[in-house]
Amino acid sequence: MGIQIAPSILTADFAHLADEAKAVSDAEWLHVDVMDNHFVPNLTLGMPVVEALAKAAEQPLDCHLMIEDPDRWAPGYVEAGASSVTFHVEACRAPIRTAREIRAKGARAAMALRPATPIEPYEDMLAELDMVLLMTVEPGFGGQKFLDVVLPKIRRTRDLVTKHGLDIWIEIDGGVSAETIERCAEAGADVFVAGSAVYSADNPNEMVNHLRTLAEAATA
Ligand SMILES: O=C(CO)[C@@H](O)[C@H](O)COP(=O)(O)O
Ligand SMILES: [Fe+2]
Repeated sequence: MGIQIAPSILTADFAHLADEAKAVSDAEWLHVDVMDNHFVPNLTLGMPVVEALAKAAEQPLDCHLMIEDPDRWAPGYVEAGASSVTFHVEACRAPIRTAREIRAKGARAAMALRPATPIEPYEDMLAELDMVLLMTVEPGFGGQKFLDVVLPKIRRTRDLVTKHGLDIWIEIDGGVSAETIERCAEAGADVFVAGSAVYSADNPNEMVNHLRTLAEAATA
């Protein structure tokens, strides 16, 4: 398991998603933010767009569901072509069942936590997951300021993963940039979502590689 960069297409040009995926061809994943205007106060895209993007993009899709009732919808995103499906634990009624359904359909199952949601109540759930996503902004919008108050939770999550001898990713999402990525990597994160930092760069692919180099150096 090495450092992985997942550019978020939330800040890309939605009229040219296939081209925007190509613009970050060096990235390991493509992060797709699904928002329903209920779990978060924003509306983005859903299954038909994920299906189209899965065909058009070379990178595997990392779908971050910011929706109510993920228990009902998450397995459908695997069928739509997502390689990784993340549900918010705050919205999920049966996280173990949902994680098992995602995995049974062949995708990576991940659980997301808002900045103020603690990891400790979910310690026993970690073995059911391939990844934990820790939000470092309140979910809903790209371009927000990184919340460094989450850094101790990244460390505690890494400690729990180590304690249980698990082989799971810790993904950080929100405000990740060249200024903040090293602190997250030092704290134990290994998958980094970056939206505005990548898509506002003159050369998005160069920024992807720069971010990976910074994270690798911070953990060397
Ligand atoms: O899930 C979300 C926002 O809710 C993210 O994936 C953002 O899209 C990341 O954007 P930046 O904070 O990197 O601009
Ligand atoms: Fe996201």
